[in-house]
Order: sequence, then C-alpha cells, then structure tokens
Amino acid sequence: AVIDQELDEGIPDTGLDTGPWTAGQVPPIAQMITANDFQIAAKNSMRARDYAYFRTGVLDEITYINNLNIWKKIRLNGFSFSDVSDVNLATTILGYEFSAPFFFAPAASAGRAHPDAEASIIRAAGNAGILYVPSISSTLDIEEKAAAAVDGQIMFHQQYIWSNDTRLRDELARIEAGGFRALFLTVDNTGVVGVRSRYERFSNSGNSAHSSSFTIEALNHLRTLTDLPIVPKGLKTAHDIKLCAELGFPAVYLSNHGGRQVDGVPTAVEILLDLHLQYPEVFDQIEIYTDGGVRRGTHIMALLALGVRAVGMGRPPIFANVFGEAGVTRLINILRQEMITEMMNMGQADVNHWFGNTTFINTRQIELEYFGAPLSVPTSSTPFIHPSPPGGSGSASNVTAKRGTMYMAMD
Ligand SMILES: Cc1cc2nc3c(=O)[nH]c(=O)nc-3n(C[C@H](O)[C@H](O)[C@H](O)COP(=O)(O)O)c2cc1C
Repeated sequence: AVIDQELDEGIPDTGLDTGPWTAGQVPPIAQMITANDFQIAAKNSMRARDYAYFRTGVLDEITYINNLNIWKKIRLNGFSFSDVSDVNLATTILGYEFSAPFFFAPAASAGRAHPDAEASIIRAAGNAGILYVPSISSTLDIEEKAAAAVDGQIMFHQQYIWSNDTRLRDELARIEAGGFRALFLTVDNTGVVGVRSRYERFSNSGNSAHSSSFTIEALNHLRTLTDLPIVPKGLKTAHDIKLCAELGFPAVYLSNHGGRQVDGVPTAVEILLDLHLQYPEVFDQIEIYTDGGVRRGTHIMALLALGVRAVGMGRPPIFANVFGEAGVTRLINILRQEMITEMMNMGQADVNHWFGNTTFINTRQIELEYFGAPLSVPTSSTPFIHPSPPGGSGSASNVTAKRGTMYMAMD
C-alpha cells in the first residue's frame, strides 16, 4: 500500500515509506516519527468510511488545508548566547497544572479507531499529565470516561447545545458528577453540522440535534445550569472573543472545528493577529485556547508566542489511537521532544516565557496577506504586539524587554 503523504494527504513528506505496509493493518509503531505519520497509519489500517469521518473537512476543505499550511508563512526568531540547560514545559491551564501547554481536543467517536475508544486517550493523557477534553459525542459514555481516569487526572468535558433541554441538563449533571473540572461549550455548529463532502460519500451527515436558536440570552441561561467554569469553543472572530471576555468567561477557545464547519473562515493565527489589532487588552483579561492544523512542536510555540495559553489537537490523538494507548503516548512524547528541542535551539527553554512573547515570531507575511499591509514596522524586529503575557507573568515581560533592546537592530 503506497500512500504519498504530500500528494494524497497534503502533509509534508518526511520520508515515511509505506511501501512494505499491508493495507488494513497497523504498521510497526516504531515507524511513527511525526504526528502526521499516525494519520498515514490510520489511513492504511482503518475502514475507509471511518478514516473519511476523521479526516474530512467541510466543502472544498479550504480552511482545513489552510490550517495545515499557515505555518509555512511564519518565521521564528531564534537567539544564541542563552542558557537553555533548564528546560520546562509545565504550565497551568485554567489554573490546573499540566506537564505541557498542549491538550487533546474533543473529537467524537474515538471507537472508530480502536476498541478502547476514548479510554486509551484518557490513560495516555493522564499518565503524561496532559489535558484531555473528551467529546460529548464519544463512543464511551460520561461515566465510563470518568472511570477510565488515572489517579489524580484532571479532565474537562465538552458539551453541545442540544435542542433537547432535558438531555442538556441531564448531561451537565453527569459531567459534574463525573469529576470533570470545566466545560468546553461548543458554539460553532448550532443547528447543523457542516457539509462534509468527503464523508458524505459514505454517510449522510444527518441532523445534528443542536439548537439553532442559541443566542446570547440562551448562553447566559445555560450558565445558570452548571457550577462548572464554561469555556465557549468554536469562536472564530475577534469580535466574539471580545464579547465573551466582556461577558466574564474565564477563557475562550478560538477554533474553526478543524475546518469542519464553515469553509473559508480564517486560521487561528489570522484571528489572533486580528485580536491583537482590535482588542489587545483581551490577552491580559482571559486565557485563550486554540487549535487547527497543529502537528509540530513549533506550531504550538508559534501560537503561544501569539498570546495563546494552551493549544489543542483534534485529529492527531484519534489517529494515534489506531495503536491504542501506546500510540497516544508515543504522540505525546514526539510533541514534547519537538518542543524541547526547538525551544533549546531558539534560546528560551521555559515555556512560561513564551506566552505572548512575540519577539520569537515574525508574522508579517500573513499580516500582509490578511490585512493588506504588515502591522509591524518592516525595518525592525520590534514586535507590533504589546508584549505583556496573559496572566501577567513578570518574567516573560522581562525576557521580551531584554530581547527587544538587545536585538532590535539586528533583523
Ligand atoms: C473526527 C472529529 C470529531 C470532532 N468532534 C468534535 C466534537 O464532538 N466536539 C467538538 O467540540 N469538536 C469536535 N471536533 C473538533 C476538534 O475539537 C478540534 O477543534 C479540531 O479537530 C482541531 O483541528 P485539528 O484536527 O486539525 O487538530 C472534531 C474534530 C474531528 C476531526
């Protein structure tokens, strides 16, 4: 079974040789070197309809492809002469401690990849101290997921706005009872799921059962139904992020649902730049999480530098799960190692100094394309963005200040 990574799936060719693989079987796990490799292994081993369900974007998959490709337009500024012997990836997300600033996003029906379904992702994440936020449309039910948690594991849970209010209330109560600490409330597919042509060749997307009249009033009403902190997920404009910050949410989740809802909406990077332009104060007020096309440690670092607190991945863990828990653990280790290596090479090996530290990133190519002109001054490496990081970590601003003065003229 020869699968060409670039031609067949639009992901970078890193020399993975699928020639010796047998179609319908998982290949040797030792050949999994990058997050993308798991996708190719999943394509090789899963039923075509199940792979299409995981893989599909909406309509012509323009946003899906842009999510994967936006990284090609970002330049990272690495600095020499730093002491990077003290490496740290640990940080907090919504006040809870985790071993890295990336998390596994809600993705429905994990059982399509492996009989352990969400349980293997839960165990791998729990043992590694990584946040996992299972979907309400999981293969396992809420109680089974709660029972699969390892000792001391912190999980959040995703919820949809069901038009059936009884179902909504019942599930919220069960999520609370299950010990999940926060709710990712997905607000980007009210009423309908996107037209996912690639999957519709196998199955009709059908009725989502989500409410199609989810207004601000409905959102405020929902807040009275649970004591859990709510993080609206699926915001896709700077406007809506600002709105949710004003409404007092502790965090928001910027996402285009992995390119599965509206084709043509911008990538997270573009929206973050727009947020810096229009409402820069928001970065100091709330935590911002995001996702979409994140497959490498450097993608995570770029988003942190733009002011994001934690970065999600939807498809990578569900593809890695074709190997069960061992696959998901291997994925976590790959991502951690990529982050550590790149951070050391870039001259800042503590992740807590990356939040909002735009000195490390040059996004002018994207700004030029998205806004019609670069927002930053083209002749200097001074970031156009106010450098103070979310949460007000003093040390991060110190690093930015130091970089700004020391390296400004050298760009
Ligand atoms: C197969 C699949 C199922 C998904 N199911 C859900 C879901 O049930 N709830 C939700 O909020 N998001 C869901 N998402 C969106 C993810 O949470 C996430 O936003 C997206 O996958 C990020 O893009 P990435 O796959 O490129 O990492 C799903 C995504 C995929 C690929």
